[in-house]
This record gives sequence, structure tokens and C-alpha cells, in this order.
Amino acid sequence: MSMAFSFRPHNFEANKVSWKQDYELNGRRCWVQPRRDGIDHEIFRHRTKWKLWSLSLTTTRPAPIRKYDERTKLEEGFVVPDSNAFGNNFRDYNKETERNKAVEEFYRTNHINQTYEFVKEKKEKFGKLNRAEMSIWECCELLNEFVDESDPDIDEPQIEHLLQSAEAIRRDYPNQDWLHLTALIHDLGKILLHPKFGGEPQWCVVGDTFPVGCAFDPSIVHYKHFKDNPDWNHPVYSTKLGVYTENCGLDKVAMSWGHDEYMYLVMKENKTTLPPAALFIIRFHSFYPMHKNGAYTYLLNDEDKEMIKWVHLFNKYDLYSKSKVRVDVEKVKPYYLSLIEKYFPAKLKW
Ligand SMILES: O[C@H]1[C@H](O)[C@@H](O)[C@H](O)[C@@H](O)[C@H]1O
Ligand SMILES: [Fe+2]
Ligand SMILES: [Fe+2]
Repeated sequence: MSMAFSFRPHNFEANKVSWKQDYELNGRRCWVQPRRDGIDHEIFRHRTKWKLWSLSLTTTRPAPIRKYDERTKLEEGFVVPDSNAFGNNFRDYNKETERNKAVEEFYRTNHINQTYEFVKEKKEKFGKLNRAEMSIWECCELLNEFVDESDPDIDEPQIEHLLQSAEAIRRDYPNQDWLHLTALIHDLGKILLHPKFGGEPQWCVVGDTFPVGCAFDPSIVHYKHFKDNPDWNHPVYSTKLGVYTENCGLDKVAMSWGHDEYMYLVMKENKTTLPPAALFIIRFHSFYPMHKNGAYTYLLNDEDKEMIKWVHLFNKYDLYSKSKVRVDVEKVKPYYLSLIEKYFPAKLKW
């Protein structure tokens, strides 16, 4: 195999290389060059050019991670792939595929059943956090068996998605360890699917979220199915503001019940030391109607408007890191355990 690389990264001369094909990343072939200074170089081909980034996968090393573009001579961030693991556009809910049929059926059930009353009951029930005591990592491992039925972009077990998004954000923001941990835990609320938690059905655990107690916005995925929701014709809940007041703030808004709100409650009650931005990201990362489509702005207050930037930043890694490439769990585990120890108690109430 020819190894003709045209780039010249810093310190290139110092590294007598013997490139070794190692694995695929986002459908690309990559080579990894472990170096004596502890910072591995990963090389991959993006469109017509070779790119390089340095990566470091253990806690003991600093992580000066960057990608290097030979043509522009610039370092750049995470490259958003052109298509998902199935060769389709990301979040394309309308393309006729077998998977999308199941996804639509998921949203039909979700839209019919998520009512204002239903959400209040679930919050009350699961807000007690009296179902299990376990560490964050134990919860990650329990998620191994679940595949999210609402997601057109990935059919891998959830732990893969957690690690893929965490590793992707870590590459671009090596010094923001709170972001790495936020990504790792952002979907842990899906543990509600587990028999320990009564094995909740998918429609009230996963999928995009939206406010209840006021009118459903037409930008919500598969909006048409709301017509069979009992709140559809409710005299108050079907109005624009519903039970809310203009710009009352998202903290006061009841969102459709699912993994976001549950994980937010778990973090808050177990007194995480993660910053407020982390809580905001986790609580609203599935609120695509707001953060992607710009709906419901009349419910946001100034603080929310300020915080959205974090959800936008995070969303890129949540959505576009989904791929068929597995992360080596054992390799990265020590790093994430150290973050968990920094920001959470050893055991949490769930
Ligand atoms: O299907 C996905 C999945 O359930 C994600 O965890 C959620 O955050 C997204 O909003 C949703 O589109
Ligand atoms: Fe999610
Ligand atoms: Fe996610």
C-alpha cells in the first residue's frame, strides 16, 4: 500500500513514521501513529485531501487535540459527515424506508399520549428517585442493551452513541472536561426503558420533546398525529400560550415526558457540580422544535436565550457523531471515570 502523505504537521520531522492502517472513522479509513510524546496522530482522508488530528485517549496525557488541513494550513473542528450510517440525510423523517415506518409509528403513539396530565403524573412518579442506587458508569453499562426506536440515524446500542458523542466533543474542546461528561451522560435518562424502572415504553422515553399545556407547533416531527391527542381540542391547552405567560422561561414549562427531563431531575437532586449550562443542555437537547426550528420563542426568557448557544454547540456532536464505528470502551473508560468522580457522588439515586 502506498503511504504517500502530502501534509507536513508540526514536528513532522521528529517523528520517523511507519504508518499503520488502524480503523474506520465515520466511514473513512484512518491511520494512527502513536508517538513517543504521548500524542497520537490520526490521519484520514476527507473528500480530496488528507487531514490530520492529534488525539490523546488517556487521562495521564494532556490533550492538545487539533485537526490539520494541509491545503488551508488551518486547524479545524469536527467534520460534519455528509450522510448518516445508512447513507441518508440526518433527521430525514420523510424518506420511505423500513426504519422510518417504525419511527413514524413511534411518533404517532408519542403524540397521542403525551398530554399535560400525563406529564404531571410521570414527573411526580419518577421524580421520587426511589427506584435504584447506582453510579453514572453503571447506568452507562445498563444502557448497552437498548436501541432507540425514534432515531432514523443510528441503530447501535445507546452506550455507543454516548461514547461517540463524548469523544467527538472532546476532540474539539479538549480542555472543557464538563462538556465531555455532559455528552457522556446526556441520554442516560433512557434508563427508564430498563425493567428496573418498570420498563417504560419507548414513546415516553425517547424522541424529540415539545411543551405540553399549550398548542403543539407544526414544526414538530410528524405533527399530524397530534389531532388524536386529548389536549388537541382542550380550551386552554390548545391555545398559543396555554397555561403559560409570555416569556415565562422554560423552567416553568412542562415538556413532554422523556429522558431529558428525567436525567435533569437525577442530576439536580443528586447535586452534580456540573455547571448550569450542562443541566440546560441535558434538559433541552431533544427540544428540536425550539433549538432547530426556532419555535416557541414566546416561552423563552432572557436566560434561556443566552443558554441556547450551548445546546447548539452540543447538538452538532449529539447528532452528527452517530456512526457505525465503535469506540473502544475499555480504552476510554478510565478518563470518563475520573470525570464522573469529579462531578458526581459515587452512587446516585435514580
Ligand atoms: O430520536 C432521537 C433520540 O431519541 C435522542 O436521544 C433525542 O435526544 C432526539 O431528540 C431524538 O430525535
Ligand atoms: Fe437524547
Ligand atoms: Fe443523544
